[in-house]
Amino acid sequence: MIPSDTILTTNREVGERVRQYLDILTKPPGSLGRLEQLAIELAAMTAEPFPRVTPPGVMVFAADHGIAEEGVSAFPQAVTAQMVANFVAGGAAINVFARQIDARLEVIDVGVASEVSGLGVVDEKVRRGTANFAREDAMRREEAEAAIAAGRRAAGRALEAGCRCLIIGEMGIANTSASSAMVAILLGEPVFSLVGRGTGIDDARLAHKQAIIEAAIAARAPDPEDPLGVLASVGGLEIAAMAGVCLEASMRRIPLLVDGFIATVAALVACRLAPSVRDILLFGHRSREPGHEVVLAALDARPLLDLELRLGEGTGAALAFPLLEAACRVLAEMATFEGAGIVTGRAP
Ligand SMILES: O=C(O)c1ccc[n+]([C@@H]2O[C@H](COP(=O)([O-])O)[C@@H](O)[C@H]2O)c1
Ligand SMILES: Cc1cc2nc[nH]c2cc1C
Repeated sequence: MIPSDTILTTNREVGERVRQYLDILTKPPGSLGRLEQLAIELAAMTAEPFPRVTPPGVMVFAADHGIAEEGVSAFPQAVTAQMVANFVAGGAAINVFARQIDARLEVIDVGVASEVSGLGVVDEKVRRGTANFAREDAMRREEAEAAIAAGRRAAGRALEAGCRCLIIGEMGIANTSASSAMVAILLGEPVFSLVGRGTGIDDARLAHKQAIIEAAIAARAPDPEDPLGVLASVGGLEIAAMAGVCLEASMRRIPLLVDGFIATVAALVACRLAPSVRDILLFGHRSREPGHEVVLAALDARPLLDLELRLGEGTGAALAFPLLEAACRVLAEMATFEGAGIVTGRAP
């Protein structure tokens, strides 16, 4: 077995070779800006001087949240299951963007409160929604572990189907409340700086949401140094599953494109469980949800797009995917100065 530090050294060397190669391609050095950094990162992640990210595999994890009964979302819990049906029918925004990038799309039920079985949904239901974390722990530790394992299996299926880049997304009414609570605990940030309007709540509901989350954190008080405990106490099943995808992608050294606020919280949990996960993560976009900025900063992450999205489902990551493909194609397809017969000497 090759020790992991050897693998990392090799990967850094590949990244360095790609950095030098980019400078002999027919463009002023550095002129493709962040796309060049992206090419270097993809090469280092995969240990491939000519990395490939197609086809991508989009995974949308769906689950419900007991905290929804506190009136913290603009939409009722039933919408989670209804949107799962929409994903399967192909009518949601993520279906449109997944088709646009020729992605393999899988919809996984890890904890929807009602029955959503039927053609097209992968049944990995751990339980029917979490408990209301304002009153009790959202789930047991073993349930959080089971959801992580479901995420790992989903990543495995995508990779066995030939996917070379993974995209994580989610659907779960009230999951911005669970995510905000997790960030407040894991990063020690005040709730008011994290809580946002989610699906679109008004000022009164926003104040109510903040008060509910603050009281719940005081009541649950999980250990901030115990990421699995935080997940079980105030988290969500889809968040756990997305953390599982991050862990599996890291083990297999596959680039993973993270979506918005909720997906980034899952990435944070995975990085707390295994810090080397950070090496394979790329961030698709900056969400409108205020907590996203805080988590991105904690992960030292600079997202690729800022389109003021706040949808979830993996949409922001799917929209950013063509930039990864462009970075790979620059390496594979651009001519070198020598090959194109271009004289590179500087003007006198
Ligand atoms: O990805 C994001 O940054 C994001 C920001 C706000 C809302 N969402 C989506 O909206 C739902 C959660 O919002 P809420 O108000 O029900 O907590 C859930 O299904 C998410 O996919 C997603
Ligand atoms: C309609 C709808 C679609 C969504 N997609 C992700 N979260 C969502 C929340 C709602 C309410």
